[in-house]
Amino acid sequence: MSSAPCELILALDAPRPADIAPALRQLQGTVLWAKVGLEMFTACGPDCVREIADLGYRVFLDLKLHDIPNTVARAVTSVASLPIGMLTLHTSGGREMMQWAARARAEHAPELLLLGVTVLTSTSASSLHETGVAASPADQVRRLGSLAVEAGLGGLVCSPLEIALLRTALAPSVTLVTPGIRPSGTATDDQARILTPAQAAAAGANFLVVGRPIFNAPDPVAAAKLIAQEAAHASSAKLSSHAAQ
Ligand SMILES: O=C(O)c1cc(=O)[nH]c(=O)n1[C@@H]1O[C@H](COP(=O)(O)O)[C@@H](O)[C@H]1O
Repeated sequence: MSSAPCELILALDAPRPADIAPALRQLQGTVLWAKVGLEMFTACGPDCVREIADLGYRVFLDLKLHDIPNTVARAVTSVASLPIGMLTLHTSGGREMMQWAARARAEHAPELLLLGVTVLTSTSASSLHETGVAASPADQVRRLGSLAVEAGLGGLVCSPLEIALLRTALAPSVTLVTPGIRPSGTATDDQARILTPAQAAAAGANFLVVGRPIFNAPDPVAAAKLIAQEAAHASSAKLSSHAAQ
């Protein structure tokens, strides 16, 4: 497994950076990564990405691309000029779509980490079955994760419940990013497959993506620092126990 401690990614689920400006300013330097998702990107586009990068954050652009191979490859090429470090696409788009995306990345953005979204953390076993998938979420994540890595993606987005199985199934170099993080006592919201920050980090996640438990907290800066510390401690404890064996 990776020897770096697990890190926090702030999910900036707001229309504009200005809407969360105090927290963004106060967390500069403490949290390194921020995720621009569909809400912010559809409201203010590439300018928001530049604005967040100018604040000193490394940007994870979460567009969850899912289309025919040519369209996805061209979208990867389009965002290659932006200051981003990670980009998402849906693994359910299939092998060819992911291969085209991986080739576009190699040609236009070799430093960019392409992350394949497996089964969304809001999807329960019954809602997965309703879509015609007979497999359990865990089996479907294993299948899609292996396909994504074979197709040339460098990392995956999965629920914390599948981190341990992916760590066993895949090479240690594969980056595992997990949303569906809920500190004990916080609201589940629309998430279905969740664990606490410490549990996800101990399972071997590289990055935790957290939004509402931070931005809906009475003190978002304190909440983010607590989650980041909890994750870093749990992953350091795991790394030291591995080193001692
Ligand atoms: O790709 C993602 O980041 C993602 C994948 C997934 O399966 N589940 C998931 O919640 N996310 C994102 O992670 C964030 C989670 O936000 P909170 O539930 O508020 O912590 C949101 O921005 C989601 O878009």
